[in-house]
Amino acid sequence: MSKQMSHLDNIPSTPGKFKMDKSPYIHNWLRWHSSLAKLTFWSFMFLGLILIFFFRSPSSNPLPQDPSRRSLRTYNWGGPAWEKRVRSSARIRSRNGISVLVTGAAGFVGTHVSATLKRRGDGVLGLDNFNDYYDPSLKRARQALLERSGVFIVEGDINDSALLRKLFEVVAFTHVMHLAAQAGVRYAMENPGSYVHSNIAGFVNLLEVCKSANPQPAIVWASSSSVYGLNTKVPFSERDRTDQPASLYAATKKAGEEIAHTYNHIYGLSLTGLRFFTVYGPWGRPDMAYFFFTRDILKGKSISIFEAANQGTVARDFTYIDDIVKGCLAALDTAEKSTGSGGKKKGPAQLRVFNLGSTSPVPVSDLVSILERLLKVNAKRNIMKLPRNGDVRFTHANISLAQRELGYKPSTDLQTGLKKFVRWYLSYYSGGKKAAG
Ligand SMILES: O=C(O)[C@H]1O[C@H](OP(=O)(O)OP(=O)(O)OC[C@H]2O[C@@H](n3ccc(=O)[nH]c3=O)[C@H](O)[C@@H]2O)[C@H](O)[C@@H](O)[C@H]1O
Repeated sequence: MSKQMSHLDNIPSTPGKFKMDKSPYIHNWLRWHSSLAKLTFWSFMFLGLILIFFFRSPSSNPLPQDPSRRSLRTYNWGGPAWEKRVRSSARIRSRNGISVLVTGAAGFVGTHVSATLKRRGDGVLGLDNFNDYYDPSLKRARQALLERSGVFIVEGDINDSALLRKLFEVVAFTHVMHLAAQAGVRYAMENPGSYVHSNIAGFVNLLEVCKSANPQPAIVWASSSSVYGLNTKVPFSERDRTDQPASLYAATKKAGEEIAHTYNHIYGLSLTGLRFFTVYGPWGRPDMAYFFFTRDILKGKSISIFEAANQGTVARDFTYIDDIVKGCLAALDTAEKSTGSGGKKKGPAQLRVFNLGSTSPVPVSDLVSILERLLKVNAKRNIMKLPRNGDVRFTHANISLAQRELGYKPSTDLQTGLKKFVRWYLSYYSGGKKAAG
């Protein structure tokens, strides 16, 4: 052991009791040691400040806590490899095929529509912001499913004009299937801003890019049965009034219909709005009643079943996903071309709205009874008065217009559709995945 080492051994561990050594060697060492300590200290302080700044910046935080800011994430896109994937995904592989940009492709309806289009040889490119309104791992699982069938989902937001313009630069889409939206009726009371951001600002942004694209695509997009609001005339027909929305969600969808009219009128965009009636099925949305009722019944948790005044039933025209997909494809296939070019209208263009429902409303309590039979578990029912939360008492679609113009003919009843949903649910969540809320 060297002399130098023995000096070090003599340094007491308690700083207050430290006695200066007269040795010049140890003196120099101590000076060096204290500057090193200072340098380390300030480096850590500096690093700490950078980290604080980094994590407070909304654009760099992958999952911001404030839900209204979810889509302020930054996404990576661009580059030759990325463009190659975009092109390959959107390539048409059948005669008379179409190339479709599907927004909200990792969503429930978006996944089913994308997969079906791809299967029949159309070019499909997905776009999704993968927000955390509900369990994003379900969206990732849907993405994996689509990837296996050759559909690439670009990660990005419909509010990102530069990204949308880039997509139209790389691919001359013939159609846009616009399904990206902030869904859910009741959540609008919690986070109204997200509805304005996606359903209004995002939609306008998409239409702006579409109107300037050459060629302009034809657009089919998701409106909602909720636009009928407090309408009491049944079944709901497209000619009925839609000026009494009961929720902000409904109001933003209704606004979308008016905005569609404007872009059709000024720029010659071909626009078809589809009023979906409570869509359910495998790979569905965990925020919807049939989905979380299933989860809670299996967990033995009680479920709230809403009832109207005087024990009146609350009912929905539940529509199975495969029927909705058929309606979406028929709308795409019958959409006429947009008429504008260079951002200017050249002639009148198609403007349509269709109900896509099943035409057989079922009381929510009956939905629960079907689930009980399929799950072989009795639900703990908590019957409560319909809260003032944006929900309407009933929905019932008149589908004669869609029947005539689209050949739309729903064929799955609630019992059959829920059976398929339950089978999927049990197999999906038995694979170690937890049923997230
Ligand atoms: O057609 C649409 O355009 C909309 O359909 C869907 O909305 P809704 O028809 O309201 O479906 P959903 O929430 O499943 O409630 C179903 C029933 O359960 C009742 N309900 C609900 C919750 C509860 O705790 N108890 C209860 O009884 C409730 O009162 C209701 O009667 C989509 O979510 C929406 O995004 C939009 O697409």
